[in-house]
Amino acid sequence: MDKLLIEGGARLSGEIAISGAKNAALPILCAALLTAEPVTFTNVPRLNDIATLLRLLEQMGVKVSRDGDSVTLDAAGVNNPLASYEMVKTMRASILVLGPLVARFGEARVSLPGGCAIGARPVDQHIKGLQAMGAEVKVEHGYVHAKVPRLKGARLFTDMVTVTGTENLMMAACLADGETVIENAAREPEVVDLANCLVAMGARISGAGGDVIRIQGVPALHGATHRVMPDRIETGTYLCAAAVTGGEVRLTGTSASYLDAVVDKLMDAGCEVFAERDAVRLKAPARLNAVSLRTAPYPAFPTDMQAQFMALNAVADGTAVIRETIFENRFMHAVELQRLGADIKIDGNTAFVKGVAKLQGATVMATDLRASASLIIAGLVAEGETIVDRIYHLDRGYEKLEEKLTALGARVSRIR
Ligand SMILES: CC(=O)N[C@H]1[C@@H](OP(=O)(O)OP(=O)(O)OC[C@H]2O[C@@H](n3ccc(=O)[nH]c3=O)[C@H](O)[C@@H]2O)O[C@H](CO)[C@@H](O)[C@@H]1O
Ligand SMILES: C=C(OP(=O)(O)O)C(=O)O
Repeated sequence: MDKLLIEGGARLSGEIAISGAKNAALPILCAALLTAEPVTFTNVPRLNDIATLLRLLEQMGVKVSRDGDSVTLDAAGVNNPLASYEMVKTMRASILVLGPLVARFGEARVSLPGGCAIGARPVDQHIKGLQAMGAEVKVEHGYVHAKVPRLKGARLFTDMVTVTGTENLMMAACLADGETVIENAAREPEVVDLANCLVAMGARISGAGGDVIRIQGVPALHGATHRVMPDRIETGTYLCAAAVTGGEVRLTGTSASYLDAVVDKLMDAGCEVFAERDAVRLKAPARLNAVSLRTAPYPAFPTDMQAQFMALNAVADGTAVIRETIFENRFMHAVELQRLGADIKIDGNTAFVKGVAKLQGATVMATDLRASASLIIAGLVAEGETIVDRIYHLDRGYEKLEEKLTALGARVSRIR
């Protein structure tokens, strides 16, 4: 199993390009199932999650061609609307094939994604929405089996804000008979990016980015070309990495506009952040201030940046209070950060992080994607060597991580 070796203490400086967003690319690639015409996507990151999804789509009969960051999908010959446990177990986002398959083929069998390290993550809201649109949905033998001659437009209300739930139902509604209204919709930029792609494919959607999305169903969608938005979480992760090392970096091909809550906290921590046209620049102070935060759905502070800010607070002046309100088990990085010398106390969904003068390198274990990122950030500023074990989590969501960090002056290498 690959590990990452980090020699701490280097100040990050320079410029790197940010990749396309994993969490936008995954639903957008699934949208290709909604049409029999080829769809081309650009700025698709080279990540294990993307490779897994492309394999899953291929198993269903989708023709996949990839050229650099461009992917063309042709779902004309889909003959197997099945997402097996073997594929789904490695990636929860596979549930995003459910809505498009039911909408276009009137039937789908998708393995239940099951729990994962950060929480139980049920898909009851996805199922409830499809049922409200007339689908007969059974959960049996670990599979969601949905069937309907044609989905009907409906008024949908989700019990909580769910990102992939909103995306699944929005895709399903594109081919439904009549109007669907999704209330309490997720407002994440990735939902808007998906809506823009669907509109380019002929869907009639309004309100994406707000909490009520209206979709007028159409009989068929057509081919299109769509560029995936930049990864705001990758952007935020490199900003945190630069911040803890007292560095100065410029991240290109991205925008601060998706990151207001994160940029706000970085500025509270004492960083200067400059929003440029297609880039973000950060200049860190010699010592950071602790910043408290509470995760919540967009536009509030993203749960996917919580772990990285725990690492930042571990070396800041003062005590930060971090509240995680989205996932019930997303503090696993705390124990590993403690191995590096961080002073963190957990009480339920609240972490109290008291900044220390120095972290010390140690061997730590990555438990999930963003936990891995937080350990790397801590390793960059720790004294001596840090080895991060189980970095396959990172390969799910960070393109060319070692290459990008090395370009910024970090001393990191992969041990195979
Ligand atoms: C591929 C992708 O885009 N992943 C992101 C997406 O995950 P994902 O879409 O899975 O997360 P959700 O927004 O659905 O989850 C929010 C909360 O709702 C709960 N819930 C959700 C659906 C449901 O049917 N029932 C239910 O109880 C979840 O357990 C969680 O507590 O949004 C999360 C929250 O911003 C991010 O951390 C993930 O990176
Ligand atoms: C939790 C994440 O991803 P996923 O929903 O794919 O598990 C993430 O991107 O931080």
